[in-house]
Amino acid sequence: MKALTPDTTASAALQETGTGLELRNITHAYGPVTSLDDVSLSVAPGEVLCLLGHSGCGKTTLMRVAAGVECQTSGEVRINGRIVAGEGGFVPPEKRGVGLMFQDYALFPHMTILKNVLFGLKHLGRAEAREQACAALARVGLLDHAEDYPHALSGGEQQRVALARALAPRPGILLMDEPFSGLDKRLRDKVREETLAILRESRASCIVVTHDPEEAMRMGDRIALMRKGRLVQVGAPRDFFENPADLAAARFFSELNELPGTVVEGGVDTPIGLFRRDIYFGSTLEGLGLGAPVRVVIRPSGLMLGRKSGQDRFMEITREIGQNLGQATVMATRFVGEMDILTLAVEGYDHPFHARLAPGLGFRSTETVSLRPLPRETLVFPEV
Ligand SMILES: Nc1ncnc2c1ncn2[C@@H]1O[C@H](COP(=O)(O)OP(=O)(O)OP(=O)(O)O)[C@@H](O)[C@H]1O
Repeated sequence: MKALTPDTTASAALQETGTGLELRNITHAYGPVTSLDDVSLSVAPGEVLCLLGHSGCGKTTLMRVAAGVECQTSGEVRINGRIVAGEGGFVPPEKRGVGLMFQDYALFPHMTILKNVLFGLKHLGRAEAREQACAALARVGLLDHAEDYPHALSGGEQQRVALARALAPRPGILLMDEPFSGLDKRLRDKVREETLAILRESRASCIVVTHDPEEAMRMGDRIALMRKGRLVQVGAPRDFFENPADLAAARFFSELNELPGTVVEGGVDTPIGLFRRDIYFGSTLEGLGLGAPVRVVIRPSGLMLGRKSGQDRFMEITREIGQNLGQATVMATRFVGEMDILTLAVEGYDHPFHARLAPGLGFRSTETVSLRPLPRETLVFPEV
């Protein structure tokens, strides 16, 4: 429904300041396979941009082009306003001032932590290199481990050493490809938070590649979503939640309950009833003629349930919001800590729905409930 979002925000910042990383109309192919198709993206100093997309969509290739280890077939790369790859010339990777922290960028096992960090500082004199390496290790809280070998450190600590190594030369641009992929969830959350604080301090323009939408939401000032070598949407995390560019983008960010529908005078007709235009869709139905096939999607967190009796608190909270649309039978309830996940058999529709509710509301299997989708968690897209 929404037009593709050009990357205007950071571009504007770049034009004003002439600093940061800018990728203009980058196209790249591996033989007959087009891996990047006219990608334009920019990252301002101090900004963290998360590059998100399914496996094989071109994320790593874009980072490699930015770093200079891969050459685009057309388009240009600029750093601080200067062309580093394109018609105006080519600056080799080591002269671009780009720090890399790639998935497979493991530490050298036979070198101490300090020597690992010193590795990227060969261009400096001994004393200066040591000072800078120690400062980088202190920043990630590992100066005490300078003389240890990597095997003596935990996975999270090793990751922080890799970050120190990437940051030690004080790069203006930092490219991180799945930097937390080897860590379990708890450690990942911790290292990610620490990394983010360090990135803020460094003021580098930073791209972080991930295929995890939650990670992108947590880390990115902006997110760039890629699909099949193209940029689908660039924007703040909230934009992706409120205005995903298309159905696939919405599906990427959360599980959805989906309903086929048809645009009619008053809204959208679906197997569970009429979603009123004024309550649910506002202007988003503009441009879709009467009779147009659409897909209505409801996030599980936005599907409220009502009991038949009007006495309980839950109904009171939601009475003013949305419409009651259809009925369902609770098939299963699953307690997952901070929420309950309910599976629902919807009357008149043969696909089960899921609802995520605050725990303790006491819905039981076989109970009949009314369905009340919240407008802010209900979206509509043209059927493709
Ligand atoms: N060296 C190569 N030779 C040929 N094709 C390649 C090569 N590297 C990548 N490709 C192809 O280019 C496309 C983009 O790959 P890329 O590694 O950039 O994707 P990605 O989004 O980083 O994937 P992942 O998340 O799995 O790392 C894919 O179709 C991939 O198969």
